[in-house]
Amino acid sequence: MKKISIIFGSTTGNTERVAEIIKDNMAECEVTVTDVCNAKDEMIKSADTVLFGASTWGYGEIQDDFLEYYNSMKSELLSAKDVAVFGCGDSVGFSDVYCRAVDLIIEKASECGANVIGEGLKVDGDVDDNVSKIEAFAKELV
Ligand SMILES: Cc1cc2nc3c(=O)[nH]c(=O)nc-3n(C[C@H](O)[C@H](O)[C@H](O)COP(=O)(O)O)c2cc1C
Repeated sequence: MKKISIIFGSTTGNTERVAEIIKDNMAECEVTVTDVCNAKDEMIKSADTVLFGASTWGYGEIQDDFLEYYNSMKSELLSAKDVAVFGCGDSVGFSDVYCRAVDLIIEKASECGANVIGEGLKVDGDVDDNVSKIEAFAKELV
């Protein structure tokens, strides 16, 4: 059974909700969802595919909890690992830096030698309006 580890940073719960919807759409995989504050190296080591999720705050900045993790991301752990990235943002209020956290994490994971899958999932505004997009993202990864 394919092992998937989802690690998210979320301030108001939107990215957490996306993580749960992804999990619910990965039937026949062993999926764990972990707040980045509780992330352990073992969660990466033991997974076939790792999903990182973070919202964007400030002006194009990575969500606070995830930022700390981002700064510690290293190739020893991520080299050759299959990684996909998702996150929430607001394209109306922040068109120039919409979901920039997703782009930054993809860039960092690539620098660490990860095999980044796809362009990342950007969830705009209300999570409820994006459920089918989230489901499609999840199903493509299994
Ligand atoms: C003060 C503030 C700053 C924000 N900055 C950005 C931003 O730079 N880019 C973006 O795409 N969304 C931005 N957003 C929108 C949030 O990313 C969005 O509300 C998201 O759903 C929050 O997800 P979370 O609950 O998982 O933290 C901002 C929202 C607030 C309130």
